[in-house]
Amino acid sequence: MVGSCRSCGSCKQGFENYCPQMVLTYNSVDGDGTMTYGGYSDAVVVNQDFAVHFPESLPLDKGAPLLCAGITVYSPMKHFGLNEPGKHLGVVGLGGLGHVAVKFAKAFGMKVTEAMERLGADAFLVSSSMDQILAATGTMDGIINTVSATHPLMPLLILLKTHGKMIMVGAPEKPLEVPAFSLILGARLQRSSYLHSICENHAIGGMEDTQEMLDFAGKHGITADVEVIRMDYVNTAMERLARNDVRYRFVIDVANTLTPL
Ligand SMILES: NC(=O)C1=CN([C@@H]2O[C@H](COP(=O)(O)OP(=O)(O)OC[C@H]3O[C@@H](n4cnc5c(N)ncnc54)[C@H](OP(=O)(O)O)[C@@H]3O)[C@@H](O)[C@H]2O)C=CC1
Ligand SMILES: O=C/C=C/c1ccc(O)c(O)c1
Repeated sequence: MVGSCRSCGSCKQGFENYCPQMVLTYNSVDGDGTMTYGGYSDAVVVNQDFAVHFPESLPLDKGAPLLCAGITVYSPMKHFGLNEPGKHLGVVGLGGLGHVAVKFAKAFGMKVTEAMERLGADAFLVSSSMDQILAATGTMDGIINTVSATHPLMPLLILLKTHGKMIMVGAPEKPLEVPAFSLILGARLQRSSYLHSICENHAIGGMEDTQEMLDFAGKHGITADVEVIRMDYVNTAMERLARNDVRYRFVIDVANTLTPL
């Protein structure tokens, strides 16, 4: 983000991301009525309260996605207590957000279950396999749900321990359905922790958390897996994005694009 009112309750508590006047870095209306264009801008002037120090140890290309994907998973992990060594975290959706969630969780010393062992998780679970879901029922302290499409929540909720939390950071376009009757019935599903868990949602993170996340990433060598492209590749990149053909972020090398061919 590049702006907020800086005087409301959310801002005063370091949650500028929940300020009603929050201005997103891109595709947002700024205080002067102009649009924000983020990295596509010719030049950016930003209030010092919304500037962060980028650690020297982080490469710019692999570090840049942390300013969205990184903070969006780091902040809820911190605020919902899902950053404690030994706790078991499930990461659902192994895309731009999910793959850095796995890296942060491992750096926190957590046990992680996800869908790609290459990233260093401890276990692998196919959420469409009911046998695997049942075998892992009640084992997780928390789940970071990054899935971008509508999907069934019940198979994920039953993975949680009592009072476990599933944090929704994914933003499917269509509404998610919550089968309330099956939440109410059934010994395990009666517990309000499940009902509570589905109410937890999170959007990006505040400025203090963003700086803390970058410093943590710099210290632990956490970066995103990226494919660096030139600006003139962007249409092809969009086609590949639509086919989900990138692991996990395209980063446009603007400076290199601006040099003569
Ligand atoms: N809360 C916030 O502040 C923010 C939210 N977001 C939102 O988070 C979501 C994830 O973003 P990002 O990681 O960049 O997206 P990606 O496209 O990189 O990853 C999405 C993930 O969702 C999985 N997925 C898609 N459809 C399904 C499905 N039907 N069932 C199970 N898994 C599925 C994909 O799996 P596969 O690879 O197997 O297809 C992929 O792992 C988006 O909705 C985005 O808008 C993003 C930034 C900030
Ligand atoms: O409140 C901030 C939301 C940010 C956000 C949500 C979804 C998405 O795909 C983003 O890139 C950012």
